[in-house]
Amino acid sequence: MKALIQPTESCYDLIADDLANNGYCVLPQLLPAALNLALHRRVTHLDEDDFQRAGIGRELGFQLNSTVRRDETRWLNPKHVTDAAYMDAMATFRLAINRRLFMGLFDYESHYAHYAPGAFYKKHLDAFKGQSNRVLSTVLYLNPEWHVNDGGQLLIYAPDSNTILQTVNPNFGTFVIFLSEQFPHEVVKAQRDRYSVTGWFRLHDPLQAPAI
Ligand SMILES: O=C(O)CCC(=O)C(=O)O
Ligand SMILES: [Fe+2]
Repeated sequence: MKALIQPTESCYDLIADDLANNGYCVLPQLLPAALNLALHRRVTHLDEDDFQRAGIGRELGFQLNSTVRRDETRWLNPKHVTDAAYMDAMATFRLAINRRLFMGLFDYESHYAHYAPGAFYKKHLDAFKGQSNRVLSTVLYLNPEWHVNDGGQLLIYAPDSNTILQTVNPNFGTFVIFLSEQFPHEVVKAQRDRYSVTGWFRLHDPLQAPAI
């Protein structure tokens, strides 16, 4: 499917301003409703077997640690029409931000996430300086009719502190963007199934084989 209405240039201007001034940005809506609906349909119809218990670290450092996080994830599949439409929208986003902020964002990786009731993700950073090429994190929430007492809020902390800058309810269509190395964040325990797409824009890693 092709996304019906892409975000406007002035919408990207606002996002770029927010990122330049604050390092993060919370949008109640970014992508076309039809794309959000298709993603919601897809994530809620994925089989339990399609999901993997999420771990911490990548490759050799990968470990399961259920005291830190209890969500399940599944990488998007570029061959699936809905996943491809989302990746397309993120490619447009990447170019729009590069044009405005010269961040040199090179590519994007993303997965669906499911937090079953009781699942959480303790305070963490998505990237450590010099150890990762992830620079900008994104989260798209896919939960119709989320209520405050359903829990599952994303807490965004000020860099190097315990001050909460923003509490985000994982409402359907809400899109969050933040600098991966700067903002510690956590997911409060969810009281019902919570669905999202999480992704990371990355810098080019010369040690990694070129994408084919
Ligand atoms: O789902 C969220 O609100 C954040 C998820 C997250 O922090 C992560 O997957 O690294
Ligand atoms: Fe995170």
